[in-house]
Amino acid sequence: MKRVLILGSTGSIGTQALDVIERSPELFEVVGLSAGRGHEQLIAQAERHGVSRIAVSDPDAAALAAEAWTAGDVLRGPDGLISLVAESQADLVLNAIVGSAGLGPTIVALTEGIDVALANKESLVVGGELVTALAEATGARLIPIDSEHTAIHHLLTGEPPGVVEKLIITASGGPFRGRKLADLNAVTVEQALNHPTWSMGGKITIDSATLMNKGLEVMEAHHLFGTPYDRIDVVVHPQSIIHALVQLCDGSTKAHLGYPDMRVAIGYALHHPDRADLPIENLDLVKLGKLEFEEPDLDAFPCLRLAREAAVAGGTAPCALNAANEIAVHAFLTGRLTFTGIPRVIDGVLEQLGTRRVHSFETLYVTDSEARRVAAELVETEVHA
Ligand SMILES: NC(=O)C1=CN([C@@H]2O[C@H](COP(=O)(O)OP(=O)(O)OC[C@H]3O[C@@H](n4cnc5c(N)ncnc54)[C@H](OP(=O)(O)O)[C@@H]3O)[C@@H](O)[C@H]2O)C=CC1
Ligand SMILES: CC(=O)[C@@H](O)[C@H](O)COP(=O)(O)O
Ligand SMILES: [Mn+2]
Repeated sequence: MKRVLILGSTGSIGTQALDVIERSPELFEVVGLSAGRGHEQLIAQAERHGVSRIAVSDPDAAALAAEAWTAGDVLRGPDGLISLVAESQADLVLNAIVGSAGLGPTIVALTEGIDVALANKESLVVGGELVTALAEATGARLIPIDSEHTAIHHLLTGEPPGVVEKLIITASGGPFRGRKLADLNAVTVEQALNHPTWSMGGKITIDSATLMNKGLEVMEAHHLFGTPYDRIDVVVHPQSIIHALVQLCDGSTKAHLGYPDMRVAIGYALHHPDRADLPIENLDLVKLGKLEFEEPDLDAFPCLRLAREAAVAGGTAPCALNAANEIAVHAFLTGRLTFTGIPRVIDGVLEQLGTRRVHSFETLYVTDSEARRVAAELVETEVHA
């Protein structure tokens, strides 16, 4: 039995992970679950999966959970989440928390030598060098749960080192593909949340609409596969059938295909190195007919350019970019910032903070809070402009 701890179990990836696990009860034991605020759903999950330890990060929600649920332990706040990981004795931590709040749990799991199935791409964007060095030092594995990175993981398995010429990550282009920057100012939250091919949580859906998601994924690929930035391309592919391609030194190109369903990536990470048996439709190429590809439009979607610039600048710049993005996306989702205000806020934060060397995780926590403060000020400026 694999002992699995699921962080962010109430979200889009977390609930699908529980669905995948439930299909193979003989293979998995769920040893803990966590949520940000959704304590009622979390308690229902704990009861269904026979879990006796849960963590709730929001202190008020945690207090409500402790009152409502006496059948097990409720660990409270961000420190409770850390204890849940550190004391879990899990074989695998599946991190499906959204945002840089996921970095701490990733660090603790790797420090304990526990393998991490990583949906929380922000862990690698913010702390890529330190996180991968930690995994190397303790021997814990990082198994991606992101459709493109799962695809690359598949494609590179069995390939010797040094043979990759290019990684190519596909992007759906989001709901505003084909529009110009001037047409994007007045788009609504509802329109931005209407992703053409995937059903996901709110934050990543907005990142897909701005193309920031691809910027974060370029960094994620760089850290996971050790590929330099000038060898990672992004191609818009509106059908989301090809998730990624790798080009090798002998002229061959390998692609990974499948209908857009995250249970494939989740099943791969949970069952690795074995295979999950999932009720997912086989691809029908004739029914699909044709697949399309185009260049990303970096004028209409400057977030991808900003992310690449921060990636190449290195140091604290990706951490600042990520924090600014989280603040700006939250402001957009709550109706306080326009869609085109998102890249302006991020650009302003990067201008003000520049980049510094990362000495330790502490540097990242300081940068994260500085960038959040500056981003919040810039959102206010946008609101009053
Ligand atoms: N959804 C998808 O298909 C994909 C997602 N990813 C990545 O996976 C991660 C999760 O995405 P997704 O499932 O869509 O997100 P959701 O918003 O659906 O779920 C996020 C989860 O994190 C919890 N959470 C939120 N804030 C905090 C916090 N501050 N501290 C602790 N827990 C918190 C939420 O709890 P609650 O809601 O109870 O507050 C919820 O359980 C993201 O990094 C995303 O980029 C990657 C590829 C695809
Ligand atoms: C499902 C998944 O992996 C997402 O990260 C997906 O890539 C989002 O779609 P976009 O290609 O529009 O960013
Ligand atoms: Mn992805």
